[in-house]
Amino acid sequence: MLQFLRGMPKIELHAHLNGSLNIGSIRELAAKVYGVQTKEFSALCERFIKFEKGAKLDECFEKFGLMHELTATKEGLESATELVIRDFAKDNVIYVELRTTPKSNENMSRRSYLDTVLGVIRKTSDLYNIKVKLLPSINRAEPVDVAEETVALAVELSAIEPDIIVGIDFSGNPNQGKFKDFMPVLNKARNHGLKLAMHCAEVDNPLEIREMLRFGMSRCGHGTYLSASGFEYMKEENIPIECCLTSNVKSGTVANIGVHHLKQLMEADAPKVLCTDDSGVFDTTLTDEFFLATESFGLTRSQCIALTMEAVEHAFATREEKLMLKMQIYSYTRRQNK
Ligand SMILES: CNc1ncnc2c1ncn2[C@@H]1O[C@H](COP(=O)(O)O)[C@@H](O)[C@H]1O
Ligand SMILES: [Zn+2]
Repeated sequence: MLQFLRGMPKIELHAHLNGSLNIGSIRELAAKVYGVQTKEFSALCERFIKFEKGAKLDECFEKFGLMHELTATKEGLESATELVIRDFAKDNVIYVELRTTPKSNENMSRRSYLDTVLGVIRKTSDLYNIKVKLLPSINRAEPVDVAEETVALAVELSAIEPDIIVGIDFSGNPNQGKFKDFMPVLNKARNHGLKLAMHCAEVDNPLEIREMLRFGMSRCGHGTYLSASGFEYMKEENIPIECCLTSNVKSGTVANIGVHHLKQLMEADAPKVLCTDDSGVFDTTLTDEFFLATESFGLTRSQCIALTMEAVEHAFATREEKLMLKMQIYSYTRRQNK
C-alpha cells in the first residue's frame, strides 16, 4: 500500500509555505543562510519536530519562529520556496496550492515577499514538473490593516498572474483576533474573484463558527469543532473540509486519530480533501497522511484514488488544468491495474 501511495500522483490543497519546510530542508537552508551548521542548530532542529503528548495548538505557533528567521531575507525565502516545491514534487505531488503570509521587515516589503515567492514558482514549476498556485495568507493575529495590504497586493498581482494567485487563506492562531473584524477585507477579496480558503472551527468557538458559516467560503480548513449541523451545512453547500490528520492529532485539536472526523465525512459521503497543513512542523508528507488514513480507517486503494480525484474537483484550478490532472491520476491507476 505504501508503495502504491508513494507513486500515486497527489494533490495538495492546504500547505503553509514556512510550515512545509522539512527538517532536511531546514538544515540545507540553514547551511546556506548561516554558512556552516553547528551542533546546537542540529539539536534545535530535533527539538523542533518533537511534540509532547497533550500538546496544545498555541505551542505550534511558537515553532514557526525558526523558519521565519530563515526566510527573513530574499535569498532565504527564495531557497525555502524552491525546497518546499522540490519536496512536494519528490512526494509525487503534481499540484500544490501554497499559502503564505507576506511579511515585511528591514530586508523586504510585503510586495517583495510575494514577488519573490512568485518568481520561484514561475521558475521551478517546470523544473520539478508540478503545478503550483499561491494563496496569500491573512494572519488573524495581525492587525486588519495588514490584511488590507495583503488583499490589495493579492488583487493586483492576481491580475498579472491569474494562473498562480487564485485565492486568499485566512489563518493564524485561532485563539487570537476576531473573524468579524476581517469580514470586510475578506469580502473585498471575494468580490475581486479570489477564492477563500478559511481556517474554520479549528478551536471550539461556536459563535465565530456560526459567523464564518454564514459568511461562506470555498474550502474549510480543519473543521475539527464543527457541530453535526455544521457538517450538514458543509455538505449541502459542497464545501470540502481540508482534513489534516497529523496536524490535528499533534496539535491536540482531535483527541486521537481514531476519532478524526475524516471517518465521519467518508461515511456521510461529504466533501473532503486530505492535506498536510505544515508537513515540516508536523514531520509528515502527503503520502504519510494517506497511509495513516488507510491504516486508521481501512481506506482502499480505490478510495485513495477517489479522494485524490475529489481534491482535483475542489482545487482552485481551471477546467483544463483539472482535466490534465485527472488524466495523470487515471493513467497511474491504469498502469497499476495491468
Ligand atoms: C496548525 N494549524 C494552523 N492553524 C492556523 N494557522 C496556521 C496553522 N499552521 C500554520 N498556520 C499559519 O501559517 C504560518 C506559517 O506559514 P507562512 O509563514 O504563512 O508561510 C503560521 O505562522 C500561521 O500563521
Ligand atoms: Zn493550516
